[in-house]
Formats: sequence, C-alpha cells, structure tokens
Amino acid sequence: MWRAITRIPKTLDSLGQGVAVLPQQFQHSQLYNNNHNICSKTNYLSLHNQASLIRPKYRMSSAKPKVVFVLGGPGAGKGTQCSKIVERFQFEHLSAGDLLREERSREGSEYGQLIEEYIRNGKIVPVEVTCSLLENAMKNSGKSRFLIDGFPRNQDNLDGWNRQMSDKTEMQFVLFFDCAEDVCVKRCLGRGQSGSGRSDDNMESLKKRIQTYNNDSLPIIKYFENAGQVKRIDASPDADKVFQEVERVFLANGFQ
Ligand SMILES: Nc1ncnc2c1ncn2[C@@H]1O[C@H](COP(=O)(O)OP(=O)(O)OP(=O)(O)O)[C@@H](O)[C@H]1O
Ligand SMILES: Nc1ccn([C@H]2C[C@H](O)[C@@H](COP(=O)(O)O)O2)c(=O)n1
Repeated sequence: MWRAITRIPKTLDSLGQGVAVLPQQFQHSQLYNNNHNICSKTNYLSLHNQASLIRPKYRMSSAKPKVVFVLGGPGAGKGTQCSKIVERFQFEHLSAGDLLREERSREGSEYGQLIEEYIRNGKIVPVEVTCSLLENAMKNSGKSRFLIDGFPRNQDNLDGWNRQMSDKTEMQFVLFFDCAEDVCVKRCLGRGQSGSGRSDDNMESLKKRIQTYNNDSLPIIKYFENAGQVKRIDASPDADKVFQEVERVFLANGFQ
C-alpha cells in the first residue's frame, strides 16, 4: 500500500512548450525542493534524480505493490480482459488512456487541450503527465496489485516509469494481447458505433494509432520479450475464451 510522506509542489517544463506549474493533483509526494519549483524539463529530471538519492519517496508497508503491464493494439481487448482479471484476482485496473481522458475532462486542467490533441492524433502523451496520473491513482487506491493498461507505450513511457516508479514497485510480467490489425480496427469501429464517445474510435484516428503502435509500442513489447517478461495471449477468440488463457497465466504466476 502507498503512503505519501510529503506534499511538495513541483513544476515541469510543459513538454517543450515553456515552463508550467503542475496542477494540484500532480503535486504529490515527489521530492522537489521548493526553491526549484520553476525549472526546465532537464532540471526537473536532474532534481528528481538528486532527490531520489536523499530519502525514499514513500513509506510503504512491507511489500512493494505488484504491477502487471497490459499491452496490445488499439481494440485488442485489454480493457475487457482487465475487468475480468479484476473480478477474478482482485487487481486494481488502471488504464493510462482512461486516466488521460479523465484529466482531459477535469475542469481547469492545464493539460486538457494537449491531451486531446495527442489522443486525436494517435500520439503518446509525454510521460511526465501519464506517470504522475498513474502514481497518484496507485497511491489513492490503497491496493497492492495493479494492472497498468496501455503503458508503457513507447520509450519515453518506459524511461519515465524507470525513473519514477520502478524502484517502488515489483513488475511481474507483461500481458500482451496479440491481435490482428483488421480485427482491432473492426472492434474499435464497433465500439465507436455502440456509442463509446471516444474521439479516436474513427478510421482517421485509428490509422494514426496503429502506426504509433507499430512504430513505438511493438519495440517496447519486443524489449520485454527479449527479457523473458512477456506472456503472450491470442486475443482473437471471443472474450471468455481469451480469459481462459489469461486466467491460466495468472494462476501459473502464483496469483489466487
Ligand atoms: N475477444 C473479443 N471478441 C470480440 N470483441 C471484443 C473482444 N474483446 C473486446 N471486444 C470488444 O472490442 C472493443 C474493444 O475492446 P476493449 O475496449 O477491451 O479494447 P482495448 O484494447 O482496451 O482498446 P483501447 O486500447 O483502444 O482502449 C469493445 O467494444 C469490446 O467489447
Ligand atoms: N501510455 C499512454 C496510453 C494512452 N495514451 C493516449 C493515446 C492513446 O491513443 C489514447 C487512448 O489510449 P487507450 O485507451 O486506447 O489505451 O490515450 C497515451 O498517450 N499514453
């Protein structure tokens, strides 16, 4: 379980668009010195690293939270399977995409417009935003098992996680939902037609999301695969059939 020790305001260079103060909900336990609360992205990271050496960021109860990364193409069925895993294995499901959409809709969010532009264009939001949302959600949940859905999606995501979260969590494995592109497209368009309300469940956004997945996300999956950390699931059968495989993986890895 997470427990924040301190609340110190921090800032980050807003993604190459000048200096910006992080909104309230990002101002959590990371150890930023008040004297440095306006800094470039480079300084932000270097301050972060220096601070890491000084003292732990959290007081945690005995074990570190367990994390399973859930990856796969747009519409592969990650969210659908995560709901089933939550029911069966008492994980907390944190979808990076959902957290970003929530932040986009939050009144007064400084990042709302930026997030919308990234999502509509099928691009990956800079990790400083996404990782802070994930960390806050983990702390607020009070849980100790997390499905981190749709993350890390590119090298920037992975590097940011390694800087900010890897020491505080125990990554178990990567659950990879392998699904053909045409099936993914069909599922996303179907989801759009059934009223998902998502601004990216349309052919134009999907082309870009698929391109981003192929160019940026697949190399990350490959990286984990080379490290022997990927559990590959065939995501093409119906959802219950897919879950049979998923359940087998969790049981084989000691989850009850
Ligand atoms: N195994 C399946 N067979 C058929 N349809 C499925 C299956 N799994 C999910 N779906 C449907 O496909 C659509 C996309 O599923 P889901 O939202 O779970 O995918 P996702 O991988 O989380 O997508 P995204 O990455 O875009 O958020 C939904 O409408 C869902 O009901
Ligand atoms: N790590 C992430 C996850 C998601 N996003 C943005 C860009 C995606 O196209 C969009 C939707 O995600 P999904 O719900 O399909 O998982 O959210 C991101 O920038 N970084």
